[in-house]
Amino acid sequence: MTTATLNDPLDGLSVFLVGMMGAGKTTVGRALAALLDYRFFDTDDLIERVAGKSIPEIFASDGESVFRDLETQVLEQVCAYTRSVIATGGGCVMRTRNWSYLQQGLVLWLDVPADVLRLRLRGDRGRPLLQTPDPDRALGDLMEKRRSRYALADLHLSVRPEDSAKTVARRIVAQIPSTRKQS
Ligand SMILES: Nc1ncnc2c1ncn2[C@@H]1O[C@H](COP(=O)(O)OP(=O)(O)OP(=O)(O)O)[C@@H](O)[C@H]1O
Ligand SMILES: O=C(O)C1=C[C@@H](O)[C@@H](O)[C@H](O)C1
Ligand SMILES: [Mg+2]
Repeated sequence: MTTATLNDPLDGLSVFLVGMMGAGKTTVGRALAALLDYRFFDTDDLIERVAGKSIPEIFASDGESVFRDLETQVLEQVCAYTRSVIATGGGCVMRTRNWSYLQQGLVLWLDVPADVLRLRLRGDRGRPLLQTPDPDRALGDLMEKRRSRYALADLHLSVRPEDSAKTVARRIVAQIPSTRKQS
C-alpha cells in the first residue's frame, strides 16, 4: 500500500463540486481541500483572471456565450491537475463537452434545498442570471432545468440546512469510500 493510499482516500483523484448558485461549492470546496490536503481551484475565479474582469462585467460586455466558452477553456485546463478540489460554476453541467473534463475526477453534487439557496442569495449582486425582477423565480427555473444534469454526478450529497461548510466537507470525506471511482 502506498503512502498516498494511506493518507488520501481518493488516491490523488480530483474532486469537482457541482450544484446550483449558492450551494456552497466555493465555501465547502475550500474546507474540503484543507481536509484532504489538496489544492483548491475555483473556475469562476480562474475565468475572471483569464478575462481580466469580473463575471458581471463579462456577462454585461461580452454576453453569456463568451462566459460559457471561457468556462469550458478553464475546465479543460484545470482537469489536468490531480490532488485538487475544483469548485465549478453552477451552469457548467449544461454543456455536454464539459462533462469530458469533469469526468477526469470525482463529480460531487452539493444539493441544497431551494429555500435555503434563496435565503443565501437574497440581495446578491454578483450572479448575473439572478439580476431579474423576480430572482427567486429565476433560481427555481434554473434548478428545474439543471437538476437532471446535476444528477449525473458520481456522488449526491443532500445538504441539511443546519450543516456548516465544515460539516458538509466532513460528510463528503466520510462518503468517499462509498464511491467506486478510482484515479
Ligand atoms: N454550509 C453553509 N452554511 C451556511 N452558509 C453557507 C454554506 N455554504 C455556503 N454558504 C454561504 O452561501 C453563500 C454562497 O456560497 P458559495 O459562494 O460558496 O456558493 P457557490 O456554490 O460557490 O455559488 P456559485 O455557483 O454562484 O459560485 C455564501 O455567502 C456562503 O458563505
Ligand atoms: O449558475 C450559473 O449559471 C452561474 C453560477 C456562477 O457560479 C457563475 O459561474 C455565473 O454567475 C453563472
Ligand atoms: Mg462559487
